[in-house]
Amino acid sequence: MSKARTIYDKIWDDHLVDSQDDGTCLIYIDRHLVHEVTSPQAFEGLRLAGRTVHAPAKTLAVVDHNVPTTPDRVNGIKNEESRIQVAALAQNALDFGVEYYSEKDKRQGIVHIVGPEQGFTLPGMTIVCGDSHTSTHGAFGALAHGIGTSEVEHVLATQTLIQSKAKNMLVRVDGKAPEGVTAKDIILAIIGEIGTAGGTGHVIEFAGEAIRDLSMEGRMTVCNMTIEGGARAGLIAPDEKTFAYIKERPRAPKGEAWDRAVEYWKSLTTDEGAEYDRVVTLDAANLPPIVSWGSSPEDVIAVTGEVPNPDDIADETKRASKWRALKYMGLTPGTKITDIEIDRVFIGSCTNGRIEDLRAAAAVAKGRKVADRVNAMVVPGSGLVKEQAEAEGLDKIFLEAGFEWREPGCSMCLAMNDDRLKPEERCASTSNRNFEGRQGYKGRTHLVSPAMAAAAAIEGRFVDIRDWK
Ligand SMILES: CC(C)[C@H](C(=O)O)[C@@H](O)C(=O)O
Ligand code: SF4
Repeated sequence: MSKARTIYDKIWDDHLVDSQDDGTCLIYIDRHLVHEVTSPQAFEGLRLAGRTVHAPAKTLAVVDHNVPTTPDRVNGIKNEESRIQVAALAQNALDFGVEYYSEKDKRQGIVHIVGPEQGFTLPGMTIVCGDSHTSTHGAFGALAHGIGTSEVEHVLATQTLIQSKAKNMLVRVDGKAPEGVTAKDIILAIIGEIGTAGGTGHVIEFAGEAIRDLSMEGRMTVCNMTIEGGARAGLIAPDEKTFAYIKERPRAPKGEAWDRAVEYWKSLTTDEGAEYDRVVTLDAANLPPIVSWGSSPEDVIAVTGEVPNPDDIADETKRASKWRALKYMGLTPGTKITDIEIDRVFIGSCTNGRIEDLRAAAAVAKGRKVADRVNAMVVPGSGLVKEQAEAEGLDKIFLEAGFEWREPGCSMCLAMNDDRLKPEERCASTSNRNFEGRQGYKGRTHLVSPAMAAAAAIEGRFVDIRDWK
């Protein structure tokens, strides 16, 4: 009998083109997503070598990081650097015959939101993008990872990637998440538990009742942040929810091809008895809403907690680094999280910029007002998310409450455009990274769920969404 395999093993085996004795392997890549930041040199490399894109139909390009989020962007991008980068992708896509969504196309958005939306992302596929949060697509039971620019060129030219096989790790979240505890809280809790290096060298499979219970949007949130836990990729076995999400998407298989695809996708589960190199379990029932307090996604605490005291850390290097984080964040140990006042709120990003996230934030914002001290913005993850939200009247709810309602893009997740924090401004953000300067020079980021961010906008400080109003 053949060895019991994990879902990662299965997808890997199905894509293996060549394997060397030293572990160097060549795998076939089914889908390649391209954005403006990590692709210019890759296309230039092809041009210089006189090469073409091997499989243009398996490649999709979209602008997201640099595009302004104000409506006047359709009249031209003012910032020169951004304009050049966006124009370069448009030209490269045209020259190499790759489909491209510009800032004027309503299908445009953050690359990791666009792929699933279009049915470009499908279970069992290998998916790459020159972007670390490619792990998002693992929510569909795809093997999806971020690659560097030289690898982008390699994939464009050959539709293959040199890789070594990672180890298998299982993160099982048992039980039911309480009301107010979301996918974002689950993944922040996991990273808090394993640390930012916890998944190094592994592909994480997320399983357990709390993961099964999540919508596809929630599963994407979880897989999105796998990379912050150091893992190569994260994935979740596809199920009926996955198939329902994909069905009728523009690029999803149709008719008989659909039936055959679903048949195959159903085989993408971990076999009984398959072994993992590492297993971590969490109980969802015990999880609170979570707020990050430091400058790493592992610096997390329950909203009911206090800013921790780094002096309690035994390891000297770690202690020093957490003191530095607190200094950067302008916080003192023992401060109650709910006493921390905020200046800005950012609802968006590939972590939490999907329709369900906007619904959750709007449910909190409805009939309320953003606190005077706060400037809050909502940036839909894609033009289609924006359109859906507007059809549901969510834009009106946000605008009436005093939130800004923007055009889709990465926006203040990484501050490559005008959306950025001023020095020492404090932000409740639904994004995934809180590194120093991530949202603007000297800006202070607290990672939270969409509902928690919206509630913080109303109150001007963090509140426990579970017992709020
Ligand atoms: C710009 C890009 C290369 C980068 C990434 O790889 O993740 C960005 O998307 C980010 O979130 O920091
Ligand atoms: S939204 Fe943020 S994390 Fe996602 S791709 Fe854009 S910059 Fe990276």
